[in-house]
Amino acid sequence: MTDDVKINRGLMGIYFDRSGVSHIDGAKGELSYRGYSIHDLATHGTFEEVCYLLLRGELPSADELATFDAKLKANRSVPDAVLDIIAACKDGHPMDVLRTAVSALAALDADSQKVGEDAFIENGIKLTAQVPTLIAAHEAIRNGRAPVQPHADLSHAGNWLWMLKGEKPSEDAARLADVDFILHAEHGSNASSFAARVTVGTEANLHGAIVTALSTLAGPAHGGAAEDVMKMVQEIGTPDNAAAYVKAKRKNREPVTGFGHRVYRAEDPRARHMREGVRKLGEEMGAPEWYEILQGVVEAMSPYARHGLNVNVDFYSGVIYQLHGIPMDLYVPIFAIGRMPGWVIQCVEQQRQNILIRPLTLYNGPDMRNWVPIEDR
Ligand SMILES: CC(=O)SCCNC(=O)CCNC(=O)[C@H](O)C(C)(C)COP(=O)(O)OP(=O)(O)OC[C@H]1O[C@@H](n2cnc3c(N)ncnc32)[C@H](O)[C@@H]1OP(=O)(O)O
Ligand SMILES: O=C([O-])CC(=O)C(=O)O
Repeated sequence: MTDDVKINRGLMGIYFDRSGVSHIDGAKGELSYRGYSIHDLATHGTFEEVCYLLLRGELPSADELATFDAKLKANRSVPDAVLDIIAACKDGHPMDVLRTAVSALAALDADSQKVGEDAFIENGIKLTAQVPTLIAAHEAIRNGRAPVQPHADLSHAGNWLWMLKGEKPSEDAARLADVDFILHAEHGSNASSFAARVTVGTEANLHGAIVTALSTLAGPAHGGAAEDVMKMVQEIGTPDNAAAYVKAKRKNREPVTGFGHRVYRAEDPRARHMREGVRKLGEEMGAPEWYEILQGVVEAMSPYARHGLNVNVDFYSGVIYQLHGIPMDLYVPIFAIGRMPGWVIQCVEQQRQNILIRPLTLYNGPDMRNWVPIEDR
């Protein structure tokens, strides 16, 4: 009856709104936040500066940065009641535990019910500060240790590693985590940010939208890919096996994880920085084979690059975490630490000119029919 209706499954290539936050040129493989190239931000910026840029629209002055940083630091702790909830579900996947903990924070913080731009920014800064604390607390609790208290002298990235490991990170390790967070901070209308905007479209609060975003990020087609890449690297085992692995995957028409992207047809520009991180860290730690396996996969996938199939941001990040001795199931939560400011500002943009996001599905079920009493079915 409606054969002429065009259906856009997956909303591919559909613009649903305008955004002034980040720009992706998929054909050229370029990404910028608020007009600044991701390469400049990853080379010269800090995560705190990038957060400010995303949330406020401009890079901060030294005073503005100091005030912003102090606010992040002041909000790092979480209520004991949330730690009790984390303890009660400590054996769950860290992403499920994180989502539950953010939900609990909403229920325990009356301010979470506030909506509007100022409330979203305030609650967004608070949650950005608290998310690393929740993840590190879970990691401590599930290993029978007391959570490490946040360290007021350390940066967002440095404090995250401090809470995770219980020791001060080296400058290099803290900087690598900082760059990782910058690269993951924002990416337009990706699935998790879009899902968060759908939640805000109903005039729900920010904590609820972040819970939605966390649920959506967790899947292997989105943030979960880094964990799968590490599993793939372990399965491949040695660089010599990479080509045979890719051949078998392609033969079975199965995706090679860490490759492909809805928007990029050229290489994901974020991958460059992660690739360099893996190479350098692998050499420093006497474990260059991880990098060689990854490059073996890239080489075997190179015939498909001309069809737009290239590595994405998740391809290299897992190995960096592995080299730092971070458990695999923490890779997606680490992505969430970086993505917090992106989710927050997408929610702010959505509520500024709010509109319910409610597309249509074209009905293709049975024609109208009569009710049949249960004894006649
Ligand atoms: C942070 C992030 O979210 S980045 C993405 C992380 N996810 C991954 O790395 C998982 C692996 N990649 C994928 O599953 C996909 O590339 C996605 C989900 C990221 C994007 O999917 P879509 O935009 O829907 O692309 P789609 O799945 O239609 O693929 C288009 C073509 O490329 C192929 N393709 C896409 N990704 C891959 C891959 N990783 N390996 C092999 N082939 C692939 C598809 O088979 C399809 O080929 P066909 O036209 O011959 O059928
Ligand atoms: O944009 C996307 O579809 C996925 C992605 O790379 C991200 O969220 O960083």
